[in-house]
Amino acid sequence: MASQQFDSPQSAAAHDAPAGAHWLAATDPVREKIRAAAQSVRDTTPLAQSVTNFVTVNFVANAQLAAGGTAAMSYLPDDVLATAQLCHASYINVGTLQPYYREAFPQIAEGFRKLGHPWVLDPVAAGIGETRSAILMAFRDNPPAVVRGNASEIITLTRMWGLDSDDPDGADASANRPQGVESVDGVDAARDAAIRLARFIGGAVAVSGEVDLVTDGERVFRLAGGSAYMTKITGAGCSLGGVVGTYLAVSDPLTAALGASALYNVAGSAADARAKGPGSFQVEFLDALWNTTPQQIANGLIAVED
Ligand SMILES: Nc1ncnc2c1ncn2[C@@H]1O[C@H](COP(=O)(O)OP(=O)(O)O)[C@@H](O)[C@H]1O
Ligand SMILES: Cc1ncsc1CCOP(=O)(O)O
Ligand SMILES: [Mg+2]
Repeated sequence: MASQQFDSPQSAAAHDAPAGAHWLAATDPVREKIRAAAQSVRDTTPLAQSVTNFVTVNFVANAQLAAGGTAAMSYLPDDVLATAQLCHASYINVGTLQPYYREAFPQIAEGFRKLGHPWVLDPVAAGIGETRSAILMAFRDNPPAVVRGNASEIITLTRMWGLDSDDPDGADASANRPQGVESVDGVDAARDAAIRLARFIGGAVAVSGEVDLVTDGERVFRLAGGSAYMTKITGAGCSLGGVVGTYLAVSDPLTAALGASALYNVAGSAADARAKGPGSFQVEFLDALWNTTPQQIANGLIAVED
C-alpha cells in the first residue's frame, strides 16, 4: 500500500502539513520530550499492565514488548490493583465484555484513583450496549489520564459524559454511533470533542485515523504516517492504547499520547514498505516497532495547529 517515510522533521518541510497546522520545528521542546520518553522506555523496560479484550490481547502484549516495555494482563480487581502497585501505568480496553466487568471495571478505576495510578482508556465500540455504556459512564467519576480511541469512540464518550455542547445531557449518546469497533467518523469530526474530553480529564486525548489528532485540551497536534494496512489487521488501535500505557509509565499524558502515536506512524510506514499483505504487515510492524530509534520517533511527522 502506498505510503511515505521521512527521516527527519526537516524532510517533512518538503511536504504539506495537515490543513490549518504547521510542522513542529526540529528544536521544539515537545520533540525532545518525546525522544526522552522513548529513550526512557528503552532504558527501563517499564511494565504497563492491561485489562484488555480477548481478540487482540496477544498483539497488545507483543507490541508493548517490541516498543521496549513489558506486559502483564490481568482481569480481577484485586489482582489488577495489586499489579498497579508494581508498575507506573495501566490500560483498560472495553472491547470484549464479561458479566462481572460491570462491577469490576468501576472498582478498578476507583482503586486507580485512590492509588494515584495513571491509566489509559480505549473506549472500544462506545455507545453499543447497555453494559458498555454503564461501564463507560462509571469511568466519568474516576477518569483516565489518557483516552485513546477512534473518532467515533471519542465523539460518543464525550457526548455520553455530557461534555458535548450540542447535547449537554448525553441523551443521544448511542444514536448514529459506531456500528462496531470501526470508526464511522473522520478524525476532524472528533476535534472539538477531543479538546473537551482532554480538559475534563486534565490529561490527553488521542484520536486515531489516517492522520491522528492528539490534544491536551490546549494544543492540538496532527500526526501523519502509518499504513492503510493498519485498518486491515485487528488490534492496531488496541495495541496503540497499550503502548500509550508503556509511554505513560515514564512520561506525562501528552508526551505519552504523542510518543506512542509517533512511534506507530514511523513504524507503520516502515512496515508498509516491506509488507505484501496484512499477514506480513503484522510481522514487519512488530519488527519496525523494535527497530525504530528514539530519535526517529521524535523526528516523526508531527504538526501543531496554527
Ligand atoms: N488510513 C490510515 N493510514 C495510515 N495509518 C492509519 C490509517 N488508519 C489508521 N491508521 C493508524 O492505525 C492505528 C490504529 O488506528 P485506528 O485504525 O483508527 O484505530 P481503531 O483500530 O481503534 O479503530 C493508528 O496508529 C493510526 O494512525
Ligand atoms: C474485533 C474486536 N471485537 C471486539 S474488540 C475487537 C478488537 C478491536 O481492535 P482495534 O480497535 O484495535 O481494531
Ligand atoms: Mg479500536
